[in-house]
Amino acid sequence: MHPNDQTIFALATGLLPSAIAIVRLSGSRAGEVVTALIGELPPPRLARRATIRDRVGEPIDDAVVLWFPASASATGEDVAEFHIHGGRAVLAALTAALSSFEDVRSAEPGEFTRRAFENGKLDLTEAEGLDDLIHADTEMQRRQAMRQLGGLLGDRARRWRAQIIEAAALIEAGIDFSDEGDVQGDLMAPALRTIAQLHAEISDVLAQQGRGERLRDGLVVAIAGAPNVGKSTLLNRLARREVAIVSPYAGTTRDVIEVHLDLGGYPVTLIDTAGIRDSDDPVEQEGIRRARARATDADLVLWLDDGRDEAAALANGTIWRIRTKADLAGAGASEQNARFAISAETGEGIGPLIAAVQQFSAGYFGAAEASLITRQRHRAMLQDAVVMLQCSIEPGLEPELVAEELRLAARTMGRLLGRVDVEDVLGEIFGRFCIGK
Ligand SMILES: Nc1nc2c(c(=O)[nH]1)N(C=O)[C@@H](CNc1ccc(C(=O)N[C@@H](CCC(=O)O)C(=O)O)cc1)CN2
Ligand SMILES: Nc1nc2c(ncn2[C@@H]2O[C@H](COP(=O)(O)OP(=O)(O)OP(=O)(O)O)[C@@H](O)[C@H]2O)c(=O)[nH]1
Repeated sequence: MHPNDQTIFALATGLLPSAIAIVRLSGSRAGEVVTALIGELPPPRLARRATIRDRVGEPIDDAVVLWFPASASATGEDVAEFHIHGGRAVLAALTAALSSFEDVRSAEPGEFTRRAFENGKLDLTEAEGLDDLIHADTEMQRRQAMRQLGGLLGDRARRWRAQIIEAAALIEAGIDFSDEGDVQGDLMAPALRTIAQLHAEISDVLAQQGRGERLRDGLVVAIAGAPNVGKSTLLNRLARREVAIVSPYAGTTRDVIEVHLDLGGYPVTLIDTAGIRDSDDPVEQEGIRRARARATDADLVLWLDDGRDEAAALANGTIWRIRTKADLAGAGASEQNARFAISAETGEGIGPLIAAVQQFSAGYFGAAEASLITRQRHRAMLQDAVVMLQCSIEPGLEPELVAEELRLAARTMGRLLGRVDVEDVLGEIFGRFCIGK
C-alpha cells in the first residue's frame, strides 16, 4: 500500500509524563483498529470510556475514545482519538499495539495537516496559519494566526483568482467572436477594468510594509554600548521584571545573548551585545562581527552610556540613548542627550523604559492588525501576480497575450492557495510541523 494510503498515528499532545495524552489515528483502517482495541466502534463524535486491550486481551489502559467517521473529521479521513493516561509505558504499549496492524504506521511531522489539506479541509494559507497558531507565543501572534487560519488571506486569494479567471474567459470569448464586429471590444473593456482594479487592490495589500511577517519573528531590540556600562545587568533586570520571558537562550556564540519577551502581547527579541569589544581571538572576532550585524539590523537600539561615552552608536534603526548607573554621582555632558536615565542596580527608570519599548512595538505592529501577508512566500506570490496583471493591461496588447498573462496570474494565485504545482513548497511547509499535527 502507498504510504499516503496507510493509516497513520501519532501522539498529538506534549511531553510525557502528563495527566492525559492524546493519540490520533487517521486513515481507512482506523475503524477496524478501534474495534479490535476496544471491542466496539463508539457512536460518532461522542466521548466513550473504554478499556484498551492488546492483541491477547491484556488491558493497556482505561481510556476515553473518540470516533470521527470520514469525511466529518479534522483530516477528512476516518479518525479516532485515544485519550490515554500520559505515562511513557502506556504510550509505548499503545504504540506497539497500533503498529501491529498491517498498513498502520506512525505519522511524519505535519502529516495529519497535510492530509487535511489534500482532502480540501484547509488551503495552504490556512495550514500555515495553523502552524503559526501552534507556535504563537504572544497574544498578537495568536490573533494573527487565527485570522490566517480563518481564511483572511485564503478567501481573498480565492476571490482574486475567480475574478482573474472570469476576466480571462471574457477576453477569450472576445477572441472567438473577433470576426463579429464590436463584440470583442465590448467584452474586453470591462475585463480590463476589473483587472486594473484587482491590480490596485493587490498592490495595496503589498504596500503593507511587511509588519505581518515581522509579527511572526518579533521586533529586534539590541542593547549596545561601551564595555562595562551595564548592558548585561539591564538585560537581566528586564528579563526579571514586568515582562514575561518566552524563551531565554544563549545565541550561537557566547557573545550574543537573546531573550524572547512578551511585551503586552507583542513579541520582542532582546539581544545583549555585551561581546562588542576588540579582540585578537578569531572565534571571538566572529562573535563580535555577528553581534555588530544584529545590532545594526535591530529595529531599536538601546544605547547605554554611563556618562563617559562620547561616540555615536552603530545602527540603521531607531536609537535611544540611555544614561545608566543613574544612582552614581557625576553625570557628564552626555546626560542632556539621554532619553532615559536608569539604574539597573536600584531599578530606577526601568518601568518607564519597559513602557516605552512596549509603546514602540505597539506602534510598529499596529499596522499588522490589517495585514493579510504573514510570510515571505505570500509576498513573493502576490508580487508575481501583480507583475502579470500589470503586463496584461499594457495598452495595445494582443487579446491572446492578455488572456495568457491572466492565466499565469490565476495560476500564481492557485500556488498561493496550494492548488497547483507546489510539491516542493508542501514538503517545506509541512515538514516543519510538529509530529501529531
Ligand atoms: N481532541 C481534539 N481537540 C482538538 C482537535 C482535534 O483534532 N482533537 N483539533 C485538531 O485539529 C483542533 C480543533 N479542530 C478541529 C477541526 C475540525 C474537526 C472536524 O471534525 N471537522 C469536520 C466536522 C466539522 C463539524 O461538524 O464542525 C469537518 O471539517 O468536516 C475537528 C476538530 C483543536 N482541538
Ligand atoms: N552602581 C551601579 N552599577 C551598575 C549598574 N548597572 C551595572 N552596574 C555595574 O557595572 C558593572 C558592569 O555591568 P555589566 O552589566 O556587566 O556591563 P556590560 O555593559 O554588560 O559589560 P561588558 O560585558 O563588559 O560589555 C558591574 O559591576 C555591574 O554591577 C547600575 O545601575 N548602578
